Amino acid sequence: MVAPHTETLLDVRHVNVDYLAGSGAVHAVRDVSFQLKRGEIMGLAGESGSGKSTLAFAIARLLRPPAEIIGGQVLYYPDAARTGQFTSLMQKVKLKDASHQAKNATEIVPEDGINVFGLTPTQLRLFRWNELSVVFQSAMNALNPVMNIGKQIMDVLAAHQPEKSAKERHERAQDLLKMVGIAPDRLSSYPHELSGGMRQRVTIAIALALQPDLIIMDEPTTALDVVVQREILDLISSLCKETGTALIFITHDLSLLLELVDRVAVMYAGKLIEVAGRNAFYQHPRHPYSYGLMHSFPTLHGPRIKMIGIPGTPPDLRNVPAGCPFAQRCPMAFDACRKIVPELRTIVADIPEQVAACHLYDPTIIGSRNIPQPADLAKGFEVKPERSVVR
Ligand SMILES: Nc1ncnc2c1ncn2[C@@H]1O[C@H](COP(=O)(O)OP(=O)(O)OP(=O)(O)O)[C@@H](O)[C@H]1O
Repeated sequence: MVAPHTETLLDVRHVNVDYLAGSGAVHAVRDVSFQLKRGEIMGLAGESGSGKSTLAFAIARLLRPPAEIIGGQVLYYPDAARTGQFTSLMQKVKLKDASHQAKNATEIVPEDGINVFGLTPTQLRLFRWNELSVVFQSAMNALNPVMNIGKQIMDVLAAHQPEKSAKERHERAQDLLKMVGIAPDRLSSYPHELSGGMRQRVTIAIALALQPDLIIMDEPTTALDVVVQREILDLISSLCKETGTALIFITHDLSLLLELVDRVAVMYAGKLIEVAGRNAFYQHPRHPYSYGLMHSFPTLHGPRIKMIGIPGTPPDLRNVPAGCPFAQRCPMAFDACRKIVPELRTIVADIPEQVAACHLYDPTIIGSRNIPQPADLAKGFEVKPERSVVR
């Protein structure tokens, strides 16, 4: 196995995750594949329950029962410049683990990628802090209330970089606070002495502490007011650009996302239904669901657009209908949509990186008589609300 591209940091392949509930398995993530480049900022959008957090948790191996990874692979390609250090760390762990239970320890062959689902608990701990950090919505409330923030940052450094002196850790903690726009003398402050925005900045500082190559942020600003949200998001994107850190940013707020990311991935009912560069997506969302999403919020910038809604609700993930999961709500749906699951495919040859899973773009169907055409999307969504009243 060879890295799909030297620029690739993460290769998510056919990942499936179920929640094994008493009432039947919830198929929360269904055959999701995508690649992330080094330093790339990718936004994961989709309405509540579409599987965004489950996918993020799966990538970070943070899922707990009843969630179960049913299939797929996540391959991580460490930076060649850091590989030596990371590999030797991982190999040390393997030697140590060898006498214990680590029979399934992942072979660390960097050019083949690290198989994240195969990491032992100790390898995983190294991987999570050194290569990947995760920031959740609730992270700012997870700071230890009885420990000042300086100690919390320095504890992370002490645990993972024991070779550093106390003085070096203190200086690094000061630098990290400065990076996130907090005066270094606040190191001695306790979480309750900081505003929500400042607490979230501290969690970002902690996430950046070990200079990971990938950060996953799941709705990191939802609990904050709009002005602070914007400040934090500007901070996150500029820090990631500055440090070359890749970011997977999760939100159901597409307007925020579009201001922040290089690439957008839209999930619907556990599946990726469109992946596109930010501008291509902004100008031409191709999947009818993306089209509906884009027209269901006002933009601060850009031309005025007519607002529409997406009537109906997503399918029950215990019992996903045949065909396209959006077919029941889609104003463009035709026969094939209710029978055949559409694959992600390139829409326009000039923009190969924009892919959508929709039969409207199937070359064997395009042009058929009595089949709606992509150009009819706007019209389709305008008529849908009337038709959808009776369901
Ligand atoms: N512990 C659980 N047991 C059973 N089903 C679950 C559990 N946690 C999540 N689910 C289901 O898995 C699906 C995906 O949920 P997930 O939280 O990943 O979606 P999401 O897109 O992140 O939503 P949100 O934006 O609301 O966080 C949903 O249908 C949800 O009901």
